[in-house]
Amino acid sequence: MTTTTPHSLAITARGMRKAYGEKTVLDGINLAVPTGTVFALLGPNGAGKTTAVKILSTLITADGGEAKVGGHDLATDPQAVRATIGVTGQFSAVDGLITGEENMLLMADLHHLSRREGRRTTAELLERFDLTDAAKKPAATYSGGMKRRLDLAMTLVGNPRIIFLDEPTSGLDPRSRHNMWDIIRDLVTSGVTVFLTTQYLEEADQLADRIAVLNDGKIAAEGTADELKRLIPGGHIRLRFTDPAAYQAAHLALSEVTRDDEALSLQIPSDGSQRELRSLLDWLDAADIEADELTVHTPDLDDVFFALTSNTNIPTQSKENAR
Ligand SMILES: Nc1ncnc2c1ncn2[C@@H]1O[C@H](COP(=O)(O)OP(=O)(O)OP(=O)(O)O)[C@@H](O)[C@H]1O
Repeated sequence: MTTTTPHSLAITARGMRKAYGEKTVLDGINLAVPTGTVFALLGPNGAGKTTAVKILSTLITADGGEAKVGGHDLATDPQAVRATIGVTGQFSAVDGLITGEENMLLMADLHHLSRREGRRTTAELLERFDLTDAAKKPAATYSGGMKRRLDLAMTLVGNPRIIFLDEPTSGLDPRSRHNMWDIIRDLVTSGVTVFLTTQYLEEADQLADRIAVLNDGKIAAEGTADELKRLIPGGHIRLRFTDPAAYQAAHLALSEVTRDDEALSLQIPSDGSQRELRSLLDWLDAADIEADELTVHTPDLDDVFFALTSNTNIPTQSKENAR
């Protein structure tokens, strides 16, 4: 990597490698995360997501490659990296034996905040994360969602500009998950960069500006959710009829359709673009065929994830697109 990494990138990695014994977990991955955005690293169990987070947050060292976090080189200036980042996730810092407030004050001490400043920050963050009422209760009595919120609140005591969230909502119910998503969105609005790992595709779809899919030690694809969805086939237009005669007529006239005789519906492969939709509608008009329902289906991230991580022959992203 050159020394002229643009300041607009919060995290960069080139050729990041890590093996445990014979097992290569990360096989030379490249990352580029713009400042103030959410980047999601997706991958099946054991793909190496946590390993990547641990390397980027200086908890372990890579075997090879170069990376910068907040403009600081991981290998030569890990202290500066640590001063810039916050990490929460599977290795939670919450101590269950003491109260939420005590956990926060402990964190404030670790960050050398004055007593007064520590109390002020603690009260502010507990309020922001809806934990004021539970502040004096032992953290062990908190629900999963409350523990996650406390963990994140503790991370924010140090006012990090880059936050690593390792599976921030695993095990949370839908309401707590949405709550956490709102918190993450607020953080990003305030200029923080978020690097998150998740197994929930919807989470990546909802939150991430860019998504990378990790598989077999490599980034199988990287892009916005929409870019990834376009990578795989599966989009179609569905026409549903109530009149069997219209259904038959449409079927006879359209090539390359999948038919469902029971539902009287036809599936026509399509990228869902306005152009394709218009030409189908024009054709239906010209043939004087009226469908009772027309729906456009684009592949969702689940389709992308399964396609990219199933190790079958799926078109992987071209080198120009993949970073
Ligand atoms: N300290 C270690 N020693 C040996 N192998 C390890 C170690 N840490 C991780 N691994 C292995 O490296 C691989 C990647 O693990 P990692 O925890 O990074 O995956 P992950 O993508 O975060 O998975 P999950 O979604 O299940 O958390 C796994 O096969 C794991 O068993």
